[in-house]
Amino acid sequence: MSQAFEFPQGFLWGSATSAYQIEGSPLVDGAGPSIWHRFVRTPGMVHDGDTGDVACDHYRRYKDDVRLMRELGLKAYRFSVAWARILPEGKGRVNPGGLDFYDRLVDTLLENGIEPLLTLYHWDLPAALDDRGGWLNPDIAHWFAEYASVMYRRFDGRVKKWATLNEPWVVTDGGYLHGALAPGHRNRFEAPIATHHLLRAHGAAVQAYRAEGKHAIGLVVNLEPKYAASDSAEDRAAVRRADAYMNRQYLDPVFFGRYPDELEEIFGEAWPQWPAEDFELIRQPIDYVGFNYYTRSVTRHDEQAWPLKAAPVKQHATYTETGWEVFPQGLTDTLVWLRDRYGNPPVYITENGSAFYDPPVADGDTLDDPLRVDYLRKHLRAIHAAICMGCDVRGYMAWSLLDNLEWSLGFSKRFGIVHVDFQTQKRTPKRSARLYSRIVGSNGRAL
Ligand SMILES: OC[C@@H]1[C@@H](O)[C@H](O)[C@@H](O)c2nc(CNc3ccccc3)cn21
Repeated sequence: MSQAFEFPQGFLWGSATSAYQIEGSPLVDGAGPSIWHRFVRTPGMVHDGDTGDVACDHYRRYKDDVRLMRELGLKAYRFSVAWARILPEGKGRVNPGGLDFYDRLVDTLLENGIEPLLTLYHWDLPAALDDRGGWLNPDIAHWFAEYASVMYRRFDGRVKKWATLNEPWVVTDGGYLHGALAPGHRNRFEAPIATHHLLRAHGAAVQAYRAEGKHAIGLVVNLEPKYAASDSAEDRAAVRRADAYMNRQYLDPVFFGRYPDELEEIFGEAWPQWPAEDFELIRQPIDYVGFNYYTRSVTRHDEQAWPLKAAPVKQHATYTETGWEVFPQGLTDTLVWLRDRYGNPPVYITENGSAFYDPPVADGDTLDDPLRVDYLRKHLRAIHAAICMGCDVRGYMAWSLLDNLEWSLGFSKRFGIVHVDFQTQKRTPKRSARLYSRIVGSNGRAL
């Protein structure tokens, strides 16, 4: 093993999942339905009519899955809580059965020496709140803070790293602008409203944490660096719009208390003006940035591309099954960008991974996934390069521990370092899991 890629002492190595994608049992023990429980039943919205009714059956198999993490030597586990298990109507009545499940999960993680990183919201809004307007209703900031406070009181201390939202950009772009994700709206006037209410809810939950919690809380964002397809003024302007829309739309309000100017240019009449006090709520200081990295975009001007007037340009490169270019340099570049734009905040890579076709499980105990092995190795080396450039990266959560429900793509795309046979629920570590285990055990020296 070489010292070349040794990570800082205490670097936190783990894996990540989300509730709706792995748990199954969506309505047991008093849980209420989420918008995804509804969305998967909308004909044509999810590949093959796949649902999260069973998924990885993690709700029942969580002890085995924690044992698997321990056998791989993982130090941390990022998971999300299904809001509707805790508050079946989204607000008001607390469901003891929901709290008890996450008690069992957190305690089992701690008993196995694995640190829990808890995400309060990973897209599965209680359906009862969607019936009241969901992220379009300004009251959702209070509803979210109420839910967060229930969780802080029960888990803070055992949970020392909290995240409010997973990827508000995807919630808005997928759920309210393009309609590919729950709740499936397609409305350019709704998107900026959902964005603003997500940010207010984030701020309200951080404010509640400062009153009740004693550890760390952050926001998880997906960041995708944009590179101009040419040096033309048009393409460079398209990059500025795309970068503002995906990368600065959420972090600028949190760090600077204002939206990027390009957003009004993009949304025009659909861009509201918001009161100054909202930004005081949104810009509550956070303890870290959760950064989900998958790919980059080479971007050109495209007059027809609504609403950004920007479009990606395909590269001569390796692409994953989800159509994302494999570009590890983009991870280094974005970490340096975070360092320089936002004052080098502590960063956890809260998701990074790849979906490639996995050959059928071979006999024996390991499935070969050479493309995912290559992706993992190159992206960890990219993080190491950023750390050597002074970026304050504190940990890495591989997406994902298990093959799981890839939202509208159903079970057709496999991101797991552990293969799941969805007929038998058998787990089989892939070669990427074996490599990751060696990397974790050597703090990077096995890279
Ligand atoms: O697609 C893989 C994962 C997904 O399973 C996670 O639940 C979610 O947090 C997640 N976010 C991204 C990156 N962002 C993104 C960009 C465009 C469309 C959908 C997601 C990838 N992933």
